[in-house]
Amino acid sequence: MHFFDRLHDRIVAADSVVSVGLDPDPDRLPEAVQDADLPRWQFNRRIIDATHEHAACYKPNAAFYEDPDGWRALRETIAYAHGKDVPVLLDAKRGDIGNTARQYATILDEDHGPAADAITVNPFLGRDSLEPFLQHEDKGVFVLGRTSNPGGADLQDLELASGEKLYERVVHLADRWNDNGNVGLVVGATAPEELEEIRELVPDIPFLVPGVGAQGGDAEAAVEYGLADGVGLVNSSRGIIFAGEDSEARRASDSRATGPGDAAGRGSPEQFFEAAGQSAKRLKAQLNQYR
Ligand SMILES: O=C(O)c1cc(=O)[nH]c(=O)n1[C@@H]1O[C@H](COP(=O)(O)O)[C@@H](O)[C@H]1O
Repeated sequence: MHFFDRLHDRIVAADSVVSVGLDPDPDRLPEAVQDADLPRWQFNRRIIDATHEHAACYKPNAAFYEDPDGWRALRETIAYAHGKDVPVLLDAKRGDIGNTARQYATILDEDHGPAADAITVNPFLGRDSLEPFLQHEDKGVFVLGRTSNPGGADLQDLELASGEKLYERVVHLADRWNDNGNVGLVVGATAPEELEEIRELVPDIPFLVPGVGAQGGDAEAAVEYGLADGVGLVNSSRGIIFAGEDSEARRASDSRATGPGDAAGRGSPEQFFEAAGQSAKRLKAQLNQYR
C-alpha cells in the first residue's frame, strides 16, 4: 500500500494529523526507564502506549539512535508502533552521491527487520541522491523544503538568477520528482508565510510540518496549509514526549518530602507518560479545530 494511502487511513482512524516525534534525548529520560535494558526503547514503548490513540504517525529522529543500542531501540520502536497500527516516518534527512545514497536507502528495506514507512531527505545533492529513496514506491519521501530553524533562511531564502528563491526551486523539483506519487515536503510551522506560498505552488503534495510546540510555530497555519486533500502531518517532539518533566520534578521533590509513592499516587512515574498522552490529545484537539 502506498504511504499516503496508508497515512490517509490512519488520519481517518485516529481523527488526527499529529506526528509524535520520538527524540529520546538520553539526558532527559525519566528515572523510570533509566536503568532498563535499552532505555530509549522502554521510553518509546511507554510513550507509544500513552499516545497512540492520538497519533497519525511516529517520527523518530535518527540522530537519537545512531549507536548499536540505538539501532536496536529504533527497530523495536518501529515494530511496536506498527503493532498499534501507526505508521513510522524516519527523520534521517539523508542525501548523498548515488552509490552511498543506494546504501542509505536500504534502511527502508524490510530484509533486516521492521522498516520505517517514510523518510526525510535533504535535496542539496540533487535528483540522483534521492533516486534510491524515490524508487521505493510504497514509501513516503519527505524532501526538506523550508526548514523551521532560524538558519533555514541563510540558504533557502536566497534568490536565484531566475528570480525564484532557492526553496521555491526545491519545491518545483520535488513536484517533478513525484512520478511515483510518494513525495512529501517538509515545511516548518515557524515560517507560516512560506507555508502558505508553498501550498499555492504545489496544491497536491502533503507536508510534514514540524516546529509547533517547543519551537513555537503556528499551529493554525500548519493545518491550513500543511494538508493536501486532508493528508499531511504536524509534528511535535519535545512538547509531547517531555510534557511530563514537571511531574517528574514534582515526584523528586515529593519523594524527598514524604518518601516514594505517596498515597494519592501524586507524582508517580506513570504520570510522566500520562502527561505525554494528555499533551498529544491536546495537540490533536487544537489541530482538529482547523481541519
Ligand atoms: O525534518 C524534520 O522533521 C524537521 C525539519 C525542520 O525544518 N525542523 C524540525 O524541527 N525538524 C525535526 O522535527 C523535530 C522537532 O522537534 P521539537 O522541536 O522537539 O518539536 C526534530 O526531530 C527536528 O529535527
